[in-house]
Amino acid sequence: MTPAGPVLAATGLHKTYGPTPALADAGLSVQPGEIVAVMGPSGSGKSTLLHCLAGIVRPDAGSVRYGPHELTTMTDARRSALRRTDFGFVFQFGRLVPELTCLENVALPLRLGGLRRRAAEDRALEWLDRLEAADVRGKRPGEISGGQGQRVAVARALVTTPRVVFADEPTGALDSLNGERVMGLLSRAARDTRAAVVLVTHDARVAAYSDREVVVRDGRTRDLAGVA
Ligand SMILES: Nc1ncnc2c1ncn2[C@@H]1O[C@H](COP(=O)(O)OP(=O)(O)OP(=O)(O)O)[C@@H](O)[C@H]1O
Repeated sequence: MTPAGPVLAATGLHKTYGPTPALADAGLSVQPGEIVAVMGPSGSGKSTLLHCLAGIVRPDAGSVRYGPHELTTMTDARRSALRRTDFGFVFQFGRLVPELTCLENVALPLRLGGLRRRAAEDRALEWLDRLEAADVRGKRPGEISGGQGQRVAVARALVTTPRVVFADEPTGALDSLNGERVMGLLSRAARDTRAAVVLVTHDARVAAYSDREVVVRDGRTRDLAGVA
């Protein structure tokens, strides 16, 4: 069988914020279905790398290839559209829409993609169920726990069956038990759907769910020996 090649491949990334260098020749490749943990000290450039890979931040130099697409030269409108259809996002604090119920939150990306309400909510409920959060479907984010909120956020990130999920400290605000539960469910769901995951974390227990660890130090990436 021919190897499919990376779903995402970044090389030679440089990014400076005013006088502050955030990335200095960083790179990262991710295979379909692979979970890569990005680790490193505070301020080393992990989030900037994730934002460049996801097409949120445009690097000053370097390349980010997503399949046949070069993200760094794409228009903002095309990158936004691609993010909505092909990428999923999980942040440290769920960033759910407070006015919507959990079910409506998970259905939202499908609704924005044009799916009718009933079909979107049916699929959203399946994903809440997979994330063991169906019981909070009628509640608003202010009425649920942090762990429940992150499971809802993972359901929302995966409901569109993205090719790549970007997770920035997804368990950073949770205790270790809830963190492990979220990571167990996220990694299982990603493997089931063959989504690649780029996971920024400080926590070795979280990184243990990955196939490979990459360390960022002073804006440079270094691969640790992984399973691959
Ligand atoms: N929007 C911004 N404006 C100015 N400087 C920024 C911005 N974003 C990041 N930086 C700077 O770029 C460097 C890398 O930041 P980044 O957030 O990527 O690091 P990080 O490894 O994710 O840190 P942490 O683990 O603390 O979240 C830091 O020096 C940071 O202060």
